[in-house]
Amino acid sequence: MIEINKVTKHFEKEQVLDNVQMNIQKGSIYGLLGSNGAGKTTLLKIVAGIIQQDNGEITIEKKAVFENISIKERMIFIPDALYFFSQYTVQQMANFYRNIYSNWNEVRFHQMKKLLDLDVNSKIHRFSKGMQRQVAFWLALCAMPDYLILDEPFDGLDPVIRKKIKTWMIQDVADREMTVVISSHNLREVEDICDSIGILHRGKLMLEKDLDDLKSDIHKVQLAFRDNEPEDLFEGLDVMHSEKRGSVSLYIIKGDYEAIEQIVEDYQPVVFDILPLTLEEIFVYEMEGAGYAIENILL
Ligand SMILES: Nc1ncnc2c1ncn2[C@@H]1O[C@H](COP(=O)(O)OP(=O)(O)OP(=O)(O)O)[C@@H](O)[C@H]1O
Repeated sequence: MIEINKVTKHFEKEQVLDNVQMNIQKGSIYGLLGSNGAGKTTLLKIVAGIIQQDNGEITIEKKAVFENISIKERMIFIPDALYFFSQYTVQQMANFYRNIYSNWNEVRFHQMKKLLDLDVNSKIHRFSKGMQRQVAFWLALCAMPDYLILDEPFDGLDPVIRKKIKTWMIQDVADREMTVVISSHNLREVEDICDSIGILHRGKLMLEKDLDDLKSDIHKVQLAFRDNEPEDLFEGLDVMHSEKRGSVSLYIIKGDYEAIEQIVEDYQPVVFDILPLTLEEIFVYEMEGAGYAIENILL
């Protein structure tokens, strides 16, 4: 388990992380979401032990991460800007990884070589951006990490390779309880593979939840009445957003499905639908609630 306890970080005078508290369960895939500049990369670098927090604690299996070689041997961080030694071929880079990571899996290296179809004797810096990302995943998954930390991981990969890599990754989570933390703006992808999510905004954790619980706790309600809509219909419930589309009213409400149903049915509406929200919609309404204009969000 990765425990992040009241972590703060400043860069000069700017507070980039503010008392962040998160728990990432072993064997889960955790999606770290947030606006641009929210502090996601900074937090991932602290989790990976690359930079150190100013205050608070980050522990993995109850041990501090920074300068902890035994944890780092079992962890791989794939940053958004990849780095390989210049002039190294894939094979040379694999040899380097083999020496560092004691769980290196040579059989898997050869299996993945057949499926990725990249020349191991080519210099990595001559590969395209997407091919370099394939190499990063290839090496990372052969190192058999217990913790895989990914910053915008799938950018630049074509859909076929993307699917293959996700399948391998999910397999490792299922087979040997690898823990994955992914920062991404691609909410559809996060929705597909993550078990829980945390949303950061301006350095603060706004929300952390199991994805299934999150989706069952927030609803889109569409309503129309023959006559005027009753006033203060959802008074007492947590209405995150409401708007009128012609004769139909749309509400985004946090709360119990049954509580919403009970209130509405008494008024016998002519249109009444309760629909689930996509993660993209949940993110937008949560951010709107935090005062972040929807048009600023890059989805
Ligand atoms: N090395 C650094 N020195 C100074 N400021 C930094 C440094 N790294 C990050 N920052 C600042 O910290 C804030 C958070 O940056 P970070 O890269 O963690 O955000 P992010 O959530 O990953 O953003 P994005 O989604 O845009 O990639 C930004 O204001 C950024 O300018």
